[in-house]
Amino acid sequence: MSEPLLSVENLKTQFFTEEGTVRAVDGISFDVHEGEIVGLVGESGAGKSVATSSLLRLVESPGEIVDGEVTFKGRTLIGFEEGPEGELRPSEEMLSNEQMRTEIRGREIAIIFQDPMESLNPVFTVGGQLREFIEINRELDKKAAKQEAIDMLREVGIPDPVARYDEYPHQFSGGMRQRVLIAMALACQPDLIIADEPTTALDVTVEGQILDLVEELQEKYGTAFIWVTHDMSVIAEIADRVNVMYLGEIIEQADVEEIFYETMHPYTVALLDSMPRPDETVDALDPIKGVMPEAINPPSGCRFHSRCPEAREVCTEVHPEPRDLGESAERHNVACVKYDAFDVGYQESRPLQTEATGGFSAGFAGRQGGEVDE
Ligand SMILES: Nc1ncnc2c1ncn2[C@@H]1O[C@H](COP(=O)(O)OP(=O)(O)OP(=O)(O)O)[C@@H](O)[C@H]1O
Ligand code: NI
Repeated sequence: MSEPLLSVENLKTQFFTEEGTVRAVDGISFDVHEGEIVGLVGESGAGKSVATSSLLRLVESPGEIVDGEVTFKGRTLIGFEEGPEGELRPSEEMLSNEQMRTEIRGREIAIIFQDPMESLNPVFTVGGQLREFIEINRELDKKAAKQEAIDMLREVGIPDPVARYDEYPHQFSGGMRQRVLIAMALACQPDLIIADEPTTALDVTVEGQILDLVEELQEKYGTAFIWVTHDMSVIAEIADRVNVMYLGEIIEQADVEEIFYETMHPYTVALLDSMPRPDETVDALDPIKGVMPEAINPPSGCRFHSRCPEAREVCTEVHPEPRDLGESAERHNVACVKYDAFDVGYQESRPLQTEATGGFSAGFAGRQGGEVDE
């Protein structure tokens, strides 16, 4: 395969709080190839937003990117090297803050957030904001930028864009505002758009329309996307490759068909079981047992062990690094010691009583009624 557009290696971001160090993103690695839609999925608190804002170096104090390498089109967005005392310090190749602001963000990599009102100024017209953004970033004169803004509004499916150009953000519905943000993201023809749960607040029909639009635009412009969501059905609809995150780590990574048809990690299985499917009634839904532990003191061994229906004692001891266990040519990385390749004695290890097996809190009806298979 060709060189990836974006490559992320061992990225770590931590928050230094009074309660302790929050290991929000704890050594994640993944690639994004040109024109590909890469999903980042996981429950609330998994570290998805911190991961995406780290890519653009938008982490705010007390957060800090502490390790890792991120390259984009051959340029180093994040890089570390060893200093004289063996400490890690930003590498010389790393782009300056100024370069990130003027050359990367918005122009090469655009970001779309969940709440359009955070990105749109309520006191200016939608068209005016889009026009100004285009004027600044594409060095077009006012008239050409206005025409381009109207074309972009039409492109993202806003009816009667000439009239709506002069309206204010509050005059747009949630779905229409999200379309405006997509227009803004596309305005500089970036190679990559990062979308952090942009459709979560919308109702399902509108969400579906936005996802259709994104697919259309992706085909037309060849823009790559990183799509953040907690919703596996969104992943099914638009992603080409998928990264499943749990407590700061990517625990499974594969092509979208593999994730759904050759699911390997018990957490991914649980995520899929908790997702409504057209061929099942709502009664068949099986929410993931327990809550995700804190990222301050993550559980030893596999971080999912406390909620895993298949956990054994060895899972509390060995912390698995993801390995390619797939049958196909494409990588299928999994971090779970139940697979023989890890060879840490899972089969001989004693099954654990966990929240998922009903072994924790009294009166908690676990899916398997307290029984562990075998
Ligand atoms: N400013 C902060 N200070 C301390 N901890 C933080 C801060 N921002 C995020 N975190 C912690 O980092 C971890 C990851 O948070 P993040 O927002 O990335 O999760 P997420 O996967 O995006 O969740 P959601 O689906 O709810 O958006 C969480 O444990 C969160 O509490
Ligand atoms: Ni988030």
